[in-house]
Amino acid sequence: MSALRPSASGGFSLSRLGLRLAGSRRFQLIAERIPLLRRFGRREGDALFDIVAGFVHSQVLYALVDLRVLHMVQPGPQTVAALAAKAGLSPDRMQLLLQGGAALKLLKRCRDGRFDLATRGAAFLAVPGLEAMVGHHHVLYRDLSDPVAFLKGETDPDLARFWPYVFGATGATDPEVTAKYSRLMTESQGLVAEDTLRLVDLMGVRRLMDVGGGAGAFLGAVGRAYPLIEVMLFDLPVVVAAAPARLEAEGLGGRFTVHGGSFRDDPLPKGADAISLIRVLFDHSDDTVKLLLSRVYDALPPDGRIIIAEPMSGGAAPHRETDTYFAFYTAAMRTGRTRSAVEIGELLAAQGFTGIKTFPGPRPYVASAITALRPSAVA
Ligand SMILES: CC(C)=CCC/C(C)=C/CC/C(C)=C/C=C/C(C)=C/C=C/C=C(C)/C=C/C=C(C)/C=C/C=C(C)/C=C/CC(C)(C)O
Ligand SMILES: C[S@@+](CC[C@H](N)C(=O)[O-])C[C@H]1O[C@@H](n2cnc3c(N)ncnc32)[C@H](O)[C@@H]1O
Repeated sequence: MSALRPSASGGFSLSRLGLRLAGSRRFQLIAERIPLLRRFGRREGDALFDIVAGFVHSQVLYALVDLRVLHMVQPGPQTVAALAAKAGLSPDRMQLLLQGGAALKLLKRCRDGRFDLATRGAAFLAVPGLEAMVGHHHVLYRDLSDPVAFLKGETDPDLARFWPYVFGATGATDPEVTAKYSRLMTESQGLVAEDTLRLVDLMGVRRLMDVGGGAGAFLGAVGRAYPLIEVMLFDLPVVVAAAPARLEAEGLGGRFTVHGGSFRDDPLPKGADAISLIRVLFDHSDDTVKLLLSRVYDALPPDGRIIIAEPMSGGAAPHRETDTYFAFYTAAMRTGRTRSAVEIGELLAAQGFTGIKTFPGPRPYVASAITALRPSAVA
């Protein structure tokens, strides 16, 4: 056993010694007096405090978004009084919010006491879909307000109702809910397509079918990157209704077909030599994912390729963003699960896929990718 790992018996190992020292208040006090250890201790303290305070940071961001404060300072620095009047807060409370926003470097406090947009705030506003994502976080926040009850399965998470489409075609009949959902997904698709197409080379693919492809935003990006590729879009009928106009506008005229259906109830159309599932698996239970993967397998020709991209758990090396935010988010949707690349690979292998390759994403909270092949026909 490695000296850097806890020994199963709890006996001596370097890491156990480290735990004992870090967990001793006496050692913490001694460390304060030794420069190198003090730096290490302070860093751990800061990191701990960040975890302790994370939910307040998120609420500061939420209030800035909800009150549109970042937009208000976009044209230039504003006084606290002016911002308070615009947002309907007392000057004291606006000062509290602005000071918090500046501490998180979303805003900048000017020497004269006014507040301006900071680089991070400007970047936040420019990330497609991020503002809208944060705008619905009150639902997740409510669901996690008693995390122990949530983990015990004693709560009735609202997020599950927020995205009713996930529970199948029957849930997706309200066009207003569908439109809102599709808009959010379409907006946030920009970064996902960017990273997926950086990770996975589609050279040689003749026709790509995007299953659960929403209004066609990913296929739009594919069409721009690969001007000769033909595309097929498959999603619930109510979701794909708006897709033809979008795909035409994306310059895919004459190169696309759109198919409404449910992968729970219907086989997938054939004709594509590659099938993508972008941010689809993590919405669903293992049973639904197995059914979906088997349908993808059946729809692909021999040597056909499956491409999966979504935020993935770090698995054996738990990942800060995906094993907290996405894991809890998808759990609050009840049917969802943020799986690791290894878990997804096992599900693929169980369906008969081979040549499984994983591509860790540069921004794991945007997407990592996995590809695999339906094996060649046996001669
Ligand atoms: C010269 C001077 C003075 C300054 C230079 C400054 C400079 C160059 C700064 C750099 C600025 C820069 C380029 C910043 C770029 C920042 C970027 C690109 C940031 C991107 C951040 C993206 C984030 C935080 C993405 C978050 C995504 C989220 C939260 C997605 C959530 C998705 C969900 C919940 C999906 C749910 C689907 C469901 C419902 C489960 O099915
Ligand atoms: C999280 S969204 C991802 C959309 C898009 N791929 C993206 O990354 O922006 C999941 C998509 O799966 C679709 N979906 C859910 N259940 C489905 C089903 N049973 N059959 C077909 N599509 C389904 C939803 O309508 C939605 O468009």
